[in-house]
Amino acid sequence: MSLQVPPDGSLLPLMEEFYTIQGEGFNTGKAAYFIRLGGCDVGCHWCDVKESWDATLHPLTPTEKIVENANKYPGKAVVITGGEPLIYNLDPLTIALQNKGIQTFIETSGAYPLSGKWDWICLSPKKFKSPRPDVIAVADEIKIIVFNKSDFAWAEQHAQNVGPNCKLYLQPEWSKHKEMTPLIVEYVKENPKWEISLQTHKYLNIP
Ligand SMILES: C[S@@+](CC[C@H](N)C(=O)[O-])C[C@H]1O[C@@H](n2cnc3c(N)ncnc32)[C@H](O)[C@@H]1O
Ligand SMILES: Nc1nc2[nH]cc(C(=O)O)c2c(=O)[nH]1
Ligand code: SF4
Ligand SMILES: [Mg+2]
Repeated sequence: MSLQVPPDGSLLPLMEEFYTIQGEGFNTGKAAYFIRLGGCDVGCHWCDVKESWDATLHPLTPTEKIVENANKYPGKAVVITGGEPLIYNLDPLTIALQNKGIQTFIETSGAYPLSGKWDWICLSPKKFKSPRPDVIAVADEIKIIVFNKSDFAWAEQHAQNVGPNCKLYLQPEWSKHKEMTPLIVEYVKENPKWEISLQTHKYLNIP
């Protein structure tokens, strides 16, 4: 990567930030401020934010400024996503948010080492770049994207490695949701340790 992001986490490549409703997973329905960091090399062919991949397109932004922006809203939770946010040192950002009484949630593929202090870790493992064991061990939820039938068996492999309190979600890949959602519904009925996660913001037409 040619972009020079300082390793101390004082500047981060910010693609966008917006106040909305968490659409997916355990925290679905909660008001949250989204912080989307640019940069990802995992390469999911169905990724719904490919514009995030090239970190050099997104301005290096002072972490203090991001915290100040997040603190303007009544919802006291942030979702840090991307791109792949764990490419960066998220200690300063998350510590400053928590010091302001803001809960910190992350969306990650787990392909990079864990940094940051987290109230909720959503791990969405990918075939294209495996999650690291240190992230799997501390995940509060795993959210498997179901693109085809073979992803159910793949999901079960991941479920064996998570901690005992980790929530298990199956989420249809968006372009295949009409086909995959009925299969997920049947799978969850037969295997109730899993729950279905839908990208509710897409049905609601909100960011
Ligand atoms: C865009 S990713 C960014 C965070 C991180 N790189 C990751 O993959 O977890 C945010 C969430 O959206 C999911 N996602 C991305 N593209 C999707 C799609 N086409 N359909 C359903 N979920 C998708 C990811 O698996 C992840 O849970
Ligand atoms: N509303 C809403 N909820 C989300 N949950 C995870 C998202 C993401 O792109 O990481 C996302 C998103 O982009 N919008
Ligand atoms: S890891 Fe996340 S941001 Fe990266 S390509 Fe996959 S879904 Fe997109
Ligand atoms: Mg999204």
